Amino acid sequence: MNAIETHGLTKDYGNLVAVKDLDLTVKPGIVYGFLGPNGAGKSTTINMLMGFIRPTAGSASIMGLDAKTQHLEIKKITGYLPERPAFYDDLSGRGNLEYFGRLIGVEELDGRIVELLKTVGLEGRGNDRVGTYSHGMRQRLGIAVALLGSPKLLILDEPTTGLDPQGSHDIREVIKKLKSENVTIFLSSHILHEVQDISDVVGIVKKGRLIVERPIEEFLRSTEGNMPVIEIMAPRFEDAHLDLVKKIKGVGGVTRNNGFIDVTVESPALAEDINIALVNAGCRVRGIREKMPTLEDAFLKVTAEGNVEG
Ligand SMILES: Nc1ncnc2c1ncn2[C@@H]1O[C@H](COP(=O)(O)OP(=O)(O)OP(=O)(O)O)[C@@H](O)[C@H]1O
Repeated sequence: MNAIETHGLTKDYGNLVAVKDLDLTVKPGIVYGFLGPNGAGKSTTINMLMGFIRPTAGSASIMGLDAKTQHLEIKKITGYLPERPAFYDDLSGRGNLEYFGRLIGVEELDGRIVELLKTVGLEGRGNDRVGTYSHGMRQRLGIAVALLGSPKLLILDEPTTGLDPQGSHDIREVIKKLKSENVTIFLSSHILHEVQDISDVVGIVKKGRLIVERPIEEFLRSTEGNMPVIEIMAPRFEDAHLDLVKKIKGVGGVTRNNGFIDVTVESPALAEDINIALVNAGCRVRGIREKMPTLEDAFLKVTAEGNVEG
């Protein structure tokens, strides 16, 4: 059973089409990076998944539960961090967790709160009023609230926006840990290097439509256009070495690039053959690896005008 599935999901606001014919498939246990330019329809999609707003057309299911009719059951198994989490500012972090935990009937709540404050790095500040928290601390508390019910699915709407580097890093580590515990993470974010670091699959929406849904490495390679590129670091790389690499079967082209040698290849597995050939020819190879385009490059390429798939 898929963690999230939508079919023809659509939301209109009068003449404005916020989400159009969206078919999403989120397999269980993965981190799914949900991307798109401002106003593309990400929050609207999440609001429909959580049952906060009703679709104009189409359907959405979470762990097999229908988002229109079973949203109470969905809320029990889904942790949700909104873009701007709301708290009771006069209560402490712990007090807020107690309140939200009782609301959803969390068992052994005291122990769970201690554990969660530690998970999100707020253990020293749990007794302070939330009104005194920084933006980053509120985000951390928001994640703790989302995790209260030990969810199977976690939906995070821009969890690290406005966080300092340590804060973003900590949240990424929490996400990685949850993934290792088989929690599915659906992550909407504009911070593409983070998404690249933690996601297995990316879905990209533009003007309400899904234009890409692919495993991230496959997506990055596809936007390179043609062939994978191997990057070699070899300070004394001579023209004779260049000719040698060119002759290897499966090599497309060899170019010097800012002190590195870029080799286009049919398959990244050719890195080993290239390495052996160079070492046998007396060329000292300091490093050799597949050069991956960044998610930012790939994102900008596909979201540029006129690039709608399917
Ligand atoms: N309640 C509403 N009434 C009218 N239009 C709305 C409403 N909510 C969203 N929209 C419009 O729907 C479109 C999609 O908005 P949405 O907030 O889903 O985008 P987003 O991808 O989450 O954007 P961002 O990255 O800026 O958060 C936008 O054009 C927005 O103005």
